[in-house]
Amino acid sequence: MSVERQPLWNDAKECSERIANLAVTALIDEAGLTPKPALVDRHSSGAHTDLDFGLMCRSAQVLRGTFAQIALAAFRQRPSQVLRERLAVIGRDGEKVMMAATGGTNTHRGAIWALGLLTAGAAMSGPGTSARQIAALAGEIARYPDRFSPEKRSSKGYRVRQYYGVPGAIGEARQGFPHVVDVALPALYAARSRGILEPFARLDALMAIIARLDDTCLLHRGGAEALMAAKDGARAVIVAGGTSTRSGWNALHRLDAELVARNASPGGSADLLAAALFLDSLDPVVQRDGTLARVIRP
Ligand SMILES: CC(C)(COP(=O)(O)OP(=O)(O)OC[C@H]1O[C@@H](n2cnc3c(N)ncnc32)[C@H](O)[C@@H]1O)[C@@H](O)C(=O)NCCC(=O)NCCS
Ligand SMILES: Nc1ncnc2c1ncn2[C@@H]1O[C@H](COP(=O)(O)OP(=O)(O)OP(=O)(O)O)[C@@H](O)[C@H]1O
Repeated sequence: MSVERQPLWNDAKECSERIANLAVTALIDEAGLTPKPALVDRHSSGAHTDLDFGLMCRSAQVLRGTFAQIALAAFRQRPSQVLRERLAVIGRDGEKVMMAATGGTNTHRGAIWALGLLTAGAAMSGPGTSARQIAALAGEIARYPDRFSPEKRSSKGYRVRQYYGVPGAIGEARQGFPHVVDVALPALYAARSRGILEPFARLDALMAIIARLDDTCLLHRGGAEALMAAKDGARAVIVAGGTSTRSGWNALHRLDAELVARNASPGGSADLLAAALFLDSLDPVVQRDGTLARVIRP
């Protein structure tokens, strides 16, 4: 791990390339994190018959251009209605690119949304901007109305939001990604500060998200019972001491079995873990002399 004091990028092109690489890396790191409950990982497709790790990686790679375009459009801009609409066009094109690359399977719709907005927030920011500030900028963009959105009433997320009255992916973004900045990142940092190895720290961050998020993927596939089973199961892992302990590890496997049996999967939580990993890879640290620098993790 090295610390650098210079800005991470000097111009729009460098910014867009660097941010897009970090976004793709975050997606691949999330998909590769193993074992995750009912989600696609290196060893299993979880509750997803139409997905596997190779497909998730190919999907992440083809989205590099989407994230680069978003970063380029947002570079040193301020949130505005015009920017919101430009990003919506790029984001929707990204969904088409994803669908073309996967033969019509939804690998990353929620992730394009969350990471797309955070990519934009990062490209707007100067060096030393915190994860929370970047997420707040992303939230500000998301709060502008998407005036040219095609009719979304048919989306699973829309139906679930209406039926259960939960904020879903759109609400999470508009609130400035609270499950990323107030839940996932603190859990990740707390685990690291206890000396927990990185994969377990990331799994602990995922457990923290699942324990609290009203994930519309879980609600859509398994209803309120599946959401409650996921939250209870993730809490059991945390109470047992986290995924790095033997009893936490066993509780994680019980959660996986429980969700797979219900054919339900916490896809939104996985998206928010990827979002946290992305922000973590950009996160500034306060130096002993009080200046801000950025940590680049290998
Ligand atoms: C906002 C999106 C995800 C649509 O959301 P909608 O709730 O209608 O549902 P849909 O079922 O299509 O997808 C929701 C996905 O979000 C994720 N998710 C589920 N619950 C949550 C949650 N609580 N928080 C965050 N993400 C969640 C899951 O991966 C899920 O699959 C998106 O498709 C969209 O409208 N994009 C428009 C393009 C755009 O404006 N892009 C901006 C820049 S990228
Ligand atoms: N590792 C992962 N495994 C599975 N899903 C993930 C993973 N990472 C992120 N996701 C998110 O989960 C969503 C896919 O979930 P799901 O398959 O339930 O959605 P769907 O295709 O809308 O629904 P269904 O499969 O029930 O028709 C994607 O939008 C994606 O962003």
